[in-house]
Amino acid sequence: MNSSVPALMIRELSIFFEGRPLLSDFSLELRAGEKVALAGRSGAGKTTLLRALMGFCVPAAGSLSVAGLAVDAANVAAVRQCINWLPQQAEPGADTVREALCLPLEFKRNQALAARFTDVKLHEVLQAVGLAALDLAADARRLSGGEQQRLALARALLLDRPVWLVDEPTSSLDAETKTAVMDCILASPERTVLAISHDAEFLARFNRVVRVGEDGQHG
Ligand SMILES: Nc1ncnc2c1ncn2[C@@H]1O[C@H](COP(=O)(O)OP(=O)(O)OP(=O)(O)O)[C@@H](O)[C@H]1O
Repeated sequence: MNSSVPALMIRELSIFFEGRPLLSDFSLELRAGEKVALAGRSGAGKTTLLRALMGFCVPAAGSLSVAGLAVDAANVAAVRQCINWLPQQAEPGADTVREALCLPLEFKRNQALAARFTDVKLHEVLQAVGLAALDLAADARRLSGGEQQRLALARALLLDRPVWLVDEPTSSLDAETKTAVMDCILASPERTVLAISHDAEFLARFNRVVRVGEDGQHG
């Protein structure tokens, strides 16, 4: 990614749901490699902000860009190719752990990455997220919520896209696993991370914490 182009740009964004304003005139810019956390009360619109960056909700006003690409109908596929999205409730989307990890290869545009998805690599990313004991043939849908979230994190490590949008990745984890997950997300200096969290220990590791839904909400 060209480091002179902001990795993420949100400019004077307003979003309404059912006639009610949720976000109003919100602006935020992240340089490539920057790690920024979104905090603020429940229902303030943090998840909606991440969804807007992926083109899942259309703003009433303002503009968004990812890696220099405007988030609009023409660019939305290219925008999503730049992003690793880690939702709060991550569905495996497949029956086995191996299939869940290899799911991106079902999309034609990811097939050039097939060489990354060797068994050795799959074990390596599972180990990185604290799931070393997991069998690749195990039933992915039987994993706990926290394990499914870490499986999604392992898949993100394989894809290794430049921008990560992460929604509460540490909420259901024990202390040791939490450290492993935080390290995985924040390890790469090149990676741009915008993460939602209420966890003080996690927030302390970001370059900036931006509060959403309060006065002075501009990044
Ligand atoms: N598609 C939608 N239609 C109508 N309302 C919506 C829609 N998506 C989100 N909302 C509402 O917008 C508000 C903000 O939701 P959002 O999930 O962005 O909040 P949040 O700040 O991430 O909250 P939390 O910290 O609890 O996850 C909520 O009241 C939610 O019900």
